Amino acid sequence: MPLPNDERLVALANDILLQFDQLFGVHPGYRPAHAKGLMLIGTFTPATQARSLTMAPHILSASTAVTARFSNSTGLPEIPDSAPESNPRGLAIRFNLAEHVHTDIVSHSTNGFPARNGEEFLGLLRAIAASGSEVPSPKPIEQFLGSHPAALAFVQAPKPFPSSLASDTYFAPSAYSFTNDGGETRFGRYRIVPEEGNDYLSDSEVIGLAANYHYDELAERVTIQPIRFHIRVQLAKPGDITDDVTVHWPEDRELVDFGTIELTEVVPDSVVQQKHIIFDPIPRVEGIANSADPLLELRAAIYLVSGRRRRAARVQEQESELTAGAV
Ligand code: HEM
Repeated sequence: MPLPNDERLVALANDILLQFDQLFGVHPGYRPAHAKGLMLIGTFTPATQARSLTMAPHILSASTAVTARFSNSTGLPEIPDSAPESNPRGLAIRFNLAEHVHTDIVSHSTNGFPARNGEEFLGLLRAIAASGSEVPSPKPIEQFLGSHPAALAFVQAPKPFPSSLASDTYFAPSAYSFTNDGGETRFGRYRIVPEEGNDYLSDSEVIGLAANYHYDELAERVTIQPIRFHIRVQLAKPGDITDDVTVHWPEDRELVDFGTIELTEVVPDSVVQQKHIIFDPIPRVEGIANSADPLLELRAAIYLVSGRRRRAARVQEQESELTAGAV
């Protein structure tokens, strides 16, 4: 994926990355957001119904290999799974269409997002950074949330701890436009629903969790049976807002079955592979395209800049390993 020519966008992407570095510290080789994670591989099988929605290649193929990365929020690679800041959890899915050809879905476990564009998100991060325990009320973050109702709603939305990362629902709040082979276009939002249903822990169960509970559980679970999620697309009706992640559509909107992912094993060198892979919120395939949501181009730029930084750190790490080996 290319870095956009829009200098203003790239500058904003860099400002946001700096702000993440300030909030969580720099951890070379790790993501500045969703740093802790685990990658699994498996297969995607499209639903027949999905052909009415899109002519995307993974819908036309009988099955497609997938790579999925589960993650905790924050840029802290060692964040304990019981920390409230580890929610919402992330799930990024890559559909491997051919060698070096792929398309991704990037989702998280809260429906929505606190900011509708990058400037607003940067304002939120700056307000958090300026609101240390020594700062008197009203702190910048209190002022920000007081003047941004959508951010307040996101912060206050329940973010329960799943009993397993395989038993939570994940949402991609940006809308995309889906076009079928008859040239019909509809806007929709992905949601990724666990086959076995949602299941959450009580507060007392969370207190006793081991630091790596969710990832150990996932790794153990997948050796016993495949992990299945159903991908659905919530369809917009005419008049629904399709360029603003902070606006929810009514829950009675139709859900179309897109397909099923079946994850069968942890990537053997998951730690290294996570450093290499760069997910892209822009679909870049026939049959699925961006909406006018301003977050999409920005996130694509940030994930790329950040991913290049992570890969460079990995190269340095390898060089140090070689040097140490030669001594
Ligand atoms: C202004 C908006 C946003 C900004 C600035 C932002 C920033 C970031 C950054 C810097 C990363 C690390 C990228 C990397 O190095 O790979 C990241 C990853 C991630 N973000 Fe966002 N994000 C935004 C919106 C969202 C939204 C709306 C979602 C919800 C779906 C989301 C979910 C994720 C997930 C799941 C990851 C981890 C992806 C992976 O496993 O590689 N982000 N985000």
